[in-house]
Amino acid sequence: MTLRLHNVTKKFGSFTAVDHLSLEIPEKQIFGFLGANGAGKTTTFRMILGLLDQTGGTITWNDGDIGYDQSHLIGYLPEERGLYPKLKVQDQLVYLAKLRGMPKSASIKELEYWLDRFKVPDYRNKKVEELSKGNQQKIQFISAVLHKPNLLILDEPFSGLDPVNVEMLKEAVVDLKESGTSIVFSSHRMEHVEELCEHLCILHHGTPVVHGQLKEIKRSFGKKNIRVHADFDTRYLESVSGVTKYRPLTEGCELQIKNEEVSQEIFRELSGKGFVRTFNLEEPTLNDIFIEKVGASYE
Ligand SMILES: Nc1ncnc2c1ncn2[C@@H]1O[C@H](COP(=O)(O)OP(=O)(O)OP(=O)(O)O)[C@@H](O)[C@H]1O
Repeated sequence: MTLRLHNVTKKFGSFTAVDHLSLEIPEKQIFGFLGANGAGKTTTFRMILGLLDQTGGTITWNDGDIGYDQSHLIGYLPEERGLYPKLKVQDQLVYLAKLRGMPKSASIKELEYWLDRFKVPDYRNKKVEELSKGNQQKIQFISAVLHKPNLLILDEPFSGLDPVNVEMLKEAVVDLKESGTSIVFSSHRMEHVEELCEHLCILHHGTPVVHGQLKEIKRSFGKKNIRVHADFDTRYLESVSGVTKYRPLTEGCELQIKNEEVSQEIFRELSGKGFVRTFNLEEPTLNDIFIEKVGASYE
């Protein structure tokens, strides 16, 4: 069930929010959707879900149309959380699952599983407004997955959660993938994307500037990082040809180099100068790639 976007464009008046976006989102994987504020991520999600019509281009799922009619196969965690504050958790989640074709007894069983898993079994009969923001988010996540969708779209699923809940949600996302769910999520946190996604896309002004397999993206980026832990001042490395960035550390430094060959020169420069505790040649981080392609950092 591959999700395909072909030349998808969305205009709001004369403003182009998404510009000829072509993407292939492989099934049963976790796909990361990155981009600065306003890059077009939520707009793209809304078009996939059929909540917005695209101005041009096609969106297909398993070579057929996708949208409102498939809502029983799709789960969506919207960026602006949308539960009814006055309703009890069980009442509204069971109702929403029913709208997506799930019988009441099955959805109650599933809800119990998720509330236990998220360590909030006693929230079943609480009104949403009685819960903290982070816990409301867990309930909203449950609402997106309760009906066991094949495709799960998560808009900023980890924002506003404490580290324990982030871990809990990440584990749930990985387990869902392993049980065959295709997942697309947007995030401003590069480390979450690096950890979870095999494929990703970085959007910039509605256009993909990076798209593909994470491993391949890193490999083809060329630039690499070196981390040196040494007992002497390493600042002189800043002026070695091929060093594109230098960052001092408490004992040593971090360098960005133009390509892997430069590492040999750095190694030569270090030898004989003193005691080098560690010398690590590392892949670029997603943050390095994002900064280069989009010209800004989240952090
Ligand atoms: N209904 C609308 N009418 C007019 N402009 C809109 C509308 N919805 C979105 N936009 C504009 O489209 C652009 C893309 O917005 P979108 O919400 O898709 O970005 P995003 O990547 O999800 O951003 P964020 O990371 O801040 O959530 C923005 O410039 C936004 O102002």
